[in-house]
Amino acid sequence: MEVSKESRQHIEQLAEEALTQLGSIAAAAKSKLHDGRALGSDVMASINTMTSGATVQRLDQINQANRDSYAVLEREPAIARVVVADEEGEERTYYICRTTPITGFSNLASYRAPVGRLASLSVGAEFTLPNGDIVEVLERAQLRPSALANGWDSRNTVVEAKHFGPLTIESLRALLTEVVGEEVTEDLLGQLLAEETVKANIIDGVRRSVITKMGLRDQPVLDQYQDEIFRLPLDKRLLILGPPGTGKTTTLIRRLGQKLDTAFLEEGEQRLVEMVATAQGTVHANSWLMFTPTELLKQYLKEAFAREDVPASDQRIKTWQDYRRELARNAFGVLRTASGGGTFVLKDSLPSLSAGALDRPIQWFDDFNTWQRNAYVQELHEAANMLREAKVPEVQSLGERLHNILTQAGDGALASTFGSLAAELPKVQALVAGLKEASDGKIKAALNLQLNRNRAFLDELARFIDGLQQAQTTDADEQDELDADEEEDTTAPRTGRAAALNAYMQAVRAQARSAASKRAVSKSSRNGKIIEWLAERGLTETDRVEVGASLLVQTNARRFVNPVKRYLDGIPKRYRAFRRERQQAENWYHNEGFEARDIHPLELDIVLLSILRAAGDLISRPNIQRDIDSSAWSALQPFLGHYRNQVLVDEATDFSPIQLACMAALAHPRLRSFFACGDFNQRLTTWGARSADEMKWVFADFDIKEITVSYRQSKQLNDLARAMIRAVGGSEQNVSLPAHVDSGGVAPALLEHATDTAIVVSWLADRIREIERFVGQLPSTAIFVNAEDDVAPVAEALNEALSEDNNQVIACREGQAVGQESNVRVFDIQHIKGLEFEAVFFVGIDQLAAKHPALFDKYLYVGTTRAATYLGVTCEGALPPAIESLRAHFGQDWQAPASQQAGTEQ
Ligand SMILES: Nc1ncnc2c1ncn2[C@@H]1O[C@H](COP(=O)(O)OP(=O)(O)OP(=O)(O)O)[C@@H](O)[C@H]1O
Repeated sequence: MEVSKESRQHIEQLAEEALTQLGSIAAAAKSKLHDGRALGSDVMASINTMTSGATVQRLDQINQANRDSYAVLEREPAIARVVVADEEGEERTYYICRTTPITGFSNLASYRAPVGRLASLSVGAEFTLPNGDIVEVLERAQLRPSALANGWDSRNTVVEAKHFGPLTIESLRALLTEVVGEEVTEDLLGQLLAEETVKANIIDGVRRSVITKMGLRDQPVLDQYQDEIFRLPLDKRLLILGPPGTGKTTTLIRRLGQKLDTAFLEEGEQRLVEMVATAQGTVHANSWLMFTPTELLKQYLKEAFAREDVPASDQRIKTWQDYRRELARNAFGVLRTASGGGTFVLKDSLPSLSAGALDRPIQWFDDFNTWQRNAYVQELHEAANMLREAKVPEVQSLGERLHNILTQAGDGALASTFGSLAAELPKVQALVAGLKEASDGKIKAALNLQLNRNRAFLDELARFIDGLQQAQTTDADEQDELDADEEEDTTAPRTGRAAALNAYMQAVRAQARSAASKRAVSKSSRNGKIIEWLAERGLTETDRVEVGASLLVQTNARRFVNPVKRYLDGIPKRYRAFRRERQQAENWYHNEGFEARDIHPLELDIVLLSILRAAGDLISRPNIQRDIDSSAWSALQPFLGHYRNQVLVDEATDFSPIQLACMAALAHPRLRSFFACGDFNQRLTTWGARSADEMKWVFADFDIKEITVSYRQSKQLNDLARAMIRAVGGSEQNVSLPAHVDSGGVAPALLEHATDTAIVVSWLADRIREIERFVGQLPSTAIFVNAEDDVAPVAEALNEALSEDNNQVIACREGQAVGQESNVRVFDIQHIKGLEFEAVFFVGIDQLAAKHPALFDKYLYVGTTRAATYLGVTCEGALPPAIESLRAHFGQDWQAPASQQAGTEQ
């Protein structure tokens, strides 16, 4: 385009200055990087004796961080140039870089620093500098530095000033060479040609760039709304909502990058982070966890994390499915393991849940959680009462005191009950230890008697136990199991004499308890079998009653030895009891059709949340935190290891409120840093969160922010997406296209009545060729099919059809993306959440309704909004009735003139 002479001169000066600056920064970074001198041993030589290992380690970290940022600056010296004026009219130019700036450039600032926000503000905006000065943005250029053999250039620089722009300058360097060229060119032809290149180099507005590979695009500078969210303090519960392509994930990753860099945390935050680090021995940079709905999204984001200098290992980015299992199996003992322990077996399609549980998960959870707490408190009350009724006065008075503590505490005030019980702990412990010693003595005396009569007694018992059926050894009577739990040594030997001794003690105890409580031991249980085998070789009848009474006191007193642990560890078993009770009323659960030991994943969420919240409620109290090492609270310690300084969730609406609350409960209680993003219209699970109210249940102070500028899609595809929401009755959202961006594209293409795969494939191949012709290269392209089984056949057939053009099609089985090279990929629709492609083909959308009746509209919406510019849709029959009204949006192909294509010059 033509620009005024004045503007032109201005841009040329800008280009000259910017390129010089890029060169100097890069050179400085390079020399720092290669001069090898680092902060460290030499600096500290004089104070050598006082240098602690920690200090050296700290310096090593700083050195590494410095080297990393020099390396970034050498490649990319700056990402923006901003000119501001203060209130006196004094102008100042800032260069903004992605990383930590290098010394010696006073006007170079990190985007992560508060001043970095200047890069996101539009011209005319006011900004208060950290020193309190108020400045106005006069001019802004977004740079994309590129090192050439003969110096620096910046490609597609977007420049905006008060009196012109925004303009896109294809090459700043060309701008300068042209200046020279004009002076020296004498011939007219040369001049004419030069004029034309000048015009072509400057473009009005901002161009959309073509997505050329699979992976989240780099967006070094956010827009001002995204930027504001990205900078919000660490200690926040934030949820970004926004339609597809508004940059929610982009903002999330940028924010994580910034918040992991302690240099850019606020002072108070730095102190907190340091405190948590010393208390727990964690490193802030590693203390984060992000949840994504699919493995594929995780892979898709890997490079974006790398750009933020965040090593995104598999330990940090998880699907809930994997993490849930890990927590439930390895951390909290909810799921059974081969080595014993654990209550349940996880079954993905267990038919346990009724519609009520699926529709009202929050009420379901509340019902269980209240029930289990009451059950626990009830258990304590009963135990205290039993002690009050004991014969021994010492026990009675203890029972009395415990009873008073329990009655004084109001309902729901478990923390204070635990606090008061803590004071009684030593007495309870002493009592239990004394009683146990006496009762064990009695039992061992009886055993010795047997051994004196028959030295092989234990070996015979061991053989008998080995012969017992596995089922009998695991499916013990539930009451036995509960009582035995506390006596059994967790490292109990499993074989040989030691195991036999253990079994003997357990069986004899069970028998004694049964004598005292007049409750029979189940004959089919393991203990029952052993008792039968022992016959008269246990305790005498009188001893049984006496030992039994002592054991009952012990059992009841033990409830108060480590009440916190008992409370937390008992949750899975309480869940089983709760489920059994509710099953009878057909409340939340089906009455039958599944085993008591099996559990559905959504049920497991309920159990986990109950555990995590119970522990979290206690740990978040300052007095408990202070005393966490004392025996009263030590059961909470393992939970500390699961806390993370930051918890993030992408595509939050795919997770149920219960799952989100579990993730929220993993955020360290001192920092409470939680960041999620999502879009209710894109919910691809039947259990996913449906409303802001459900989100507010997760955190009452959840700060919900909306972003509305849709960057991904062309105008045509945006219009289609909005019409689709209207057609399928989704919740309408504010959405706008970015200003000054040429968002014009092409209409989506539709093929109906394509009954034969061959027809579909040849249509796809034609469209793909059209795209390649328009764009000049084949951009990132995806084909979505309805089922895993269709992935390979479609990929193969299309490969064949495209082989002439040497384009390779890759089948991404089970949502695995392989390699970066190929540009056409075939996916099963269920894996495509959160991704973006320049071109998307959606095969057989009319069949989708049959496959996913409950989520048909959501899949359609998420699928079609993955496309930036080209969207092709095929139907075996006709467009499904729900979106029939959208037919007018579609064309048949893209044989339109190239000038209409996005990304090409106007
Ligand atoms: N400020 C911005 N300026 C220009 N492009 C942007 C900006 N923010 C994001 N984008 C681009 O918009 C596209 C979509 O971004 P992103 O995937 O983060 O959106 P999203 O809201 O998470 O989408 P979805 O809801 O579909 O998951 C990306 O190509 C990204 O680079």
